[in-house]
Amino acid sequence: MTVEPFKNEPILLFQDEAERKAMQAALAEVKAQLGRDYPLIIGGDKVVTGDWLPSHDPSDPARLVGRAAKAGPAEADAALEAAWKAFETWKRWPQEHRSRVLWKAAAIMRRRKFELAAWMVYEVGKNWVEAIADVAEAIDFLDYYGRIALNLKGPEAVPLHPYPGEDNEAFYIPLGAGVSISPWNFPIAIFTGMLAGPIAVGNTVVAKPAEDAVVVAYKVFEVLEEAGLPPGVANLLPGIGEEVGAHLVAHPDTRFITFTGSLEVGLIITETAAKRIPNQKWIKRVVTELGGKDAILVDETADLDLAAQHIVASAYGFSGQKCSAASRLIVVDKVHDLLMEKVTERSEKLVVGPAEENPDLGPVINAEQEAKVLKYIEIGKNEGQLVLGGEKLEGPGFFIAPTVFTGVDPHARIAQEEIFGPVLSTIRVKDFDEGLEVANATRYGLTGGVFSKSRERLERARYEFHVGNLYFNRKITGALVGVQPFGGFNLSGTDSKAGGPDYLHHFVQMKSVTERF
Ligand SMILES: NC(=O)c1ccc[n+]([C@@H]2O[C@H](COP(=O)([O-])OP(=O)(O)OC[C@H]3O[C@@H](n4cnc5c(N)ncnc54)[C@H](O)[C@@H]3O)[C@@H](O)[C@H]2O)c1
Ligand SMILES: N[C@@H](CCC=O)C(=O)O
Repeated sequence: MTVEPFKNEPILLFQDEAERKAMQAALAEVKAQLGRDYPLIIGGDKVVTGDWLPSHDPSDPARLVGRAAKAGPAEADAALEAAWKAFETWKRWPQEHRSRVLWKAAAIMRRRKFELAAWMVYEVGKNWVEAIADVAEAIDFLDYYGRIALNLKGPEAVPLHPYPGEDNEAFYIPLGAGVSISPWNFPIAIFTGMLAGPIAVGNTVVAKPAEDAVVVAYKVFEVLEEAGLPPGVANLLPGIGEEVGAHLVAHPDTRFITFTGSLEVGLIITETAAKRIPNQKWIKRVVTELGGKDAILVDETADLDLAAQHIVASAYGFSGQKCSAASRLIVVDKVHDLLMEKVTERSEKLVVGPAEENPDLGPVINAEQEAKVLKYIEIGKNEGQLVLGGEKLEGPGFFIAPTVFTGVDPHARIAQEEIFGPVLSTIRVKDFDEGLEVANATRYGLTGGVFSKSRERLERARYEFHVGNLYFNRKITGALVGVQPFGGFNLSGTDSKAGGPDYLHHFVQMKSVTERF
């Protein structure tokens, strides 16, 4: 088998007329399909329950994107049973055959790239660039995990020291049937990656998508089905997190859980999964990728124009609804005022509006999130100076103006709690040393950035800025599969490093076999 080296799917910026036309056509095609119903998928069967989860467009909440059948405990039990049944055969597939299914799925996604992006524009309010980048990342996960799974194949993947008189070998085997619980903010990329990883190495999965992204999840399953993934290897189970999600986590038949979402839910899952239930034969493997309170530190040597451009991209891309988003800006006193002028000047030019019009910022995801962000803005008014935004904008959608606070204390709530919206809290520090201390003074540790021309400071930050993904002199969002393995320290999760060379190790166990001759 000839396997070409992995290459990232190109990111489109829609500067080209042909790309813009393709996206407009895809939006029109998808718009004509809004409002349909989608079943659960259990063991390859399409199942409806009589109960529905509606999904609305956050740019225009009156618009129904679609309804997904809502799963309950009975469907969760059936899905786990189907996953274990499929495991018996899927685990025996040669690795090359499993990888080919992933590559085929990548090829299908590539062909459906604009259409899949258009679904995200309507379902979660991504602008075109963010939406197409999300599909590109999903394609990368499929292509990349299919390739690195080959490195875990057979005893040759585990070099051992020879021992006289004995034949020793060790090899990786899959864990079994597990559960993948995903967030809405990267509804194709993260959803696909969390399925593709475990499946690549022979496990089977029950996927519980986020309530706000159920239609897009179904679209991913269409791709997997067309790619020839056998029934039951992946099962689709939309439902309420606290109900069906919690049921799956606590289930004795769940072998592993891969979760991406908030810190609060991640901790509940970790705790629940740690309790052994009667008849449970294993210690559940739990992988969590959680929130962040990510900081960019700018010192007096930095290129301030470059810094301002990347701060704005990091803080407001997808309206700040990324775990990697810059939500704290830490600036050395000497350049604070000048930098803030540049940041606010750029931020106030950003266009906020319906995602289908490809604005700089679309809406936040739902009414609850809008209320949460506005609540934090009110808190911020007592914790710092509001220098830009701070309000809900006109329109039916959940639109919030890019917001900047200055003069924020490092321990203030808006400097410590994840807001997940277009809100930037600026902290003034006397020098780089204090800045580094402030940067690390959070319970999270996901992404971080430094803008500086000092080699000595960058090298210090390389080891002392305690985050899983650190960036120098560029934005702190947009990690690329195979290039920047992604995952955080501290309460940002188990540092699983999605899109990294070790990721698949979370979903295998090693068996050692010795024969004495
Ligand atoms: N570290 C990362 O890689 C990463 C990536 C994306 C998002 N995130 C984080 O995700 C959060 C935003 O996503 P969200 O709002 O969908 O998060 P969330 O925690 O509210 O929900 C995530 C998923 O968990 C489910 N869920 C909720 N309660 C549950 C329970 N008790 N048991 C089992 N499942 C349950 C939800 O239905 C959803 O599918 C932010 O905190 C963001 O930082 C982290
Ligand atoms: N991996 C994405 C963030 C995912 C979390 O929301 C990035 O690097 O920006």
